[in-house]
Amino acid sequence: MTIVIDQLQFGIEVEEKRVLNNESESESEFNGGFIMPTANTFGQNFRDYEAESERQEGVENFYKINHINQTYDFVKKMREEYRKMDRVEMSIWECCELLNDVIDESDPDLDEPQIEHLLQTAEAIRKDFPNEDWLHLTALVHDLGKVLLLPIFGELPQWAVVGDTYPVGCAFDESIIHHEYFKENPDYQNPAYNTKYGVYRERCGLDNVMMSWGHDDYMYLVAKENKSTLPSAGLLIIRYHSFYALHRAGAYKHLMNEEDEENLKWVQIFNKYDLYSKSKVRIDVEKVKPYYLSLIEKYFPAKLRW
Ligand SMILES: O[C@H]1[C@H](O)[C@@H](O)[C@H](O)[C@@H](O)[C@H]1O
Ligand SMILES: [Fe+2]
Ligand SMILES: [Fe+2]
Repeated sequence: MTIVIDQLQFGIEVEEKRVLNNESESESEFNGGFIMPTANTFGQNFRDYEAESERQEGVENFYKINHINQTYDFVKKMREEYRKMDRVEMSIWECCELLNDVIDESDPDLDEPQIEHLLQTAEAIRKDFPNEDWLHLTALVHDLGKVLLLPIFGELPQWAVVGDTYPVGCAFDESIIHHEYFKENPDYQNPAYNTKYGVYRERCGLDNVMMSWGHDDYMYLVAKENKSTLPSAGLLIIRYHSFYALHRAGAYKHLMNEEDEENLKWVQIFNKYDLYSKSKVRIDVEKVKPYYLSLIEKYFPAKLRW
């Protein structure tokens, strides 16, 4: 199936080349040669949060703590604190290298250092969308915010950095993984925050919605504050790529405006590569590095404030 996505904003048309008609994890093929694997590294379906596996218990525990602690007040505080960008000065590539030391405890499909995941995603999407260089770079940087786990970035706990994201300040949707643990979140009982709209208005635009705090929103702020010239679809991929309740389950659409609706298509395209490229197949970093350095130079300043 070929879908034409018109992105008026950039005046380009993109053909979505993946096979869309099968949302199950069966073997489907991307035209560019990217095969959607049938199972993850641990022999399970992708994103199966109930399957018994060596990672299941840790992942569930992660979501429990995440759901209890991500409150509206917490997110507000973190956004204010981290948008100062007064911690470190470094380039995008230097940041990629820092991810050598980062493992994500929320992820049932991957236990490799995060730098592998960045390159696997970027190379997979590059194959199928060779002319969209901004998309390759977006893939490379989308998870860089996970450096928040490291001491120089405040060494935040995993629950405040990784995992799926969701709006705070309004009711938690039932499609969110391990929704049951929200019962212990103080906002769950707070009438200001536990209705369909909560503190928001209909179609207010996702940019006005506070998302649970983590690597997505942080990296989005870094890109914005450092005046990246990535197109808005790239920035939105960075901010919403973990927002599965929206891009997979279709929840919270009542908060989207027209621009969000346009960009959501890109977030959905990106998601397939983010998810299904996770594997043990290593990318030769030195081989692809010059290409990515040239993109970084095009869309980011040489040094960024973090
Ligand atoms: O566990 C993963 C991981 O933390 C990803 O980086 C994030 O984007 C996903 O949404 C999440 O499910
Ligand atoms: Fe992510
Ligand atoms: Fe990712």
